[in-house]
Amino acid sequence: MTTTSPSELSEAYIALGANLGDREATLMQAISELQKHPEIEVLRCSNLYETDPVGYLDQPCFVNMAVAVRTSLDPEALLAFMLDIELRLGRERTIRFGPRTVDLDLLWAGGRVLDTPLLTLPHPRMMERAFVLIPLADIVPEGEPSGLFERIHNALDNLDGKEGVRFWKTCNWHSASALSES
Ligand SMILES: Nc1ncnc2c1ncn2[C@@H]1O[C@H](COP(=O)(O)O)[C@@H](O)[C@H]1O
Ligand SMILES: Nc1nc2c(c(=O)[nH]1)N=C(COP(=O)(O)OP(=O)(O)O)CN2
Repeated sequence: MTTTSPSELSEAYIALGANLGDREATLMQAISELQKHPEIEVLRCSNLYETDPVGYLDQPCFVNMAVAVRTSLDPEALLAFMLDIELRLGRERTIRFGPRTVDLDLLWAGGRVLDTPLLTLPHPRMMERAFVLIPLADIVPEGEPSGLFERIHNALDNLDGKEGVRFWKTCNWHSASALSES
């Protein structure tokens, strides 16, 4: 059983990145695919940032962003759906940290801590990545009940690499999805 009762609906945060093909279109498509799931509601989208590659340098710049979702799926089922979206949008796994049409990482799910062969929560590298934290800071409200706001802002205070993350554009997902449905 992959669902929880309605009273256990929780907010989760997902990082998205793309550096092959039409990066913005693919990111908007990924968000639309999330929203199409009957147990996922996309609540907020960050701005889009163009970012220098980290980890494997010989590849194009990424566009990175983050979304907040409300879901009754458990984190494993949410991740499985995210990996399926990646596959449908042409993700191929060749080089570690290498180029991809789209990447979806589950960052945070109500402060839950998990370490299974398939899923680690919080995402183990999120607090050291400016390309994750800067978009995430756009959409995590002060007072977020599991303490994520303070964690992000403490990490950002001491983080290297922020100059490699440049505001690119605002997210037009709502207007883009309204247009594609009309
Ligand atoms: N928190 C996580 N978010 C995404 N993927 C995760 C997480 N914890 C473990 N994984 C596993 O990592 C790979 C996907 O790696 P990417 O290169 O980031 O796509 C997948 O096997 C997940 O089960
Ligand atoms: N600017 C930028 N650089 C990156 C990006 C990214 O989104 N933006 N993703 C990476 C992470 O790759 P991967 O998801 O394969 O690794 P992970 O399992 O550590 O998240 C590696 N480097």
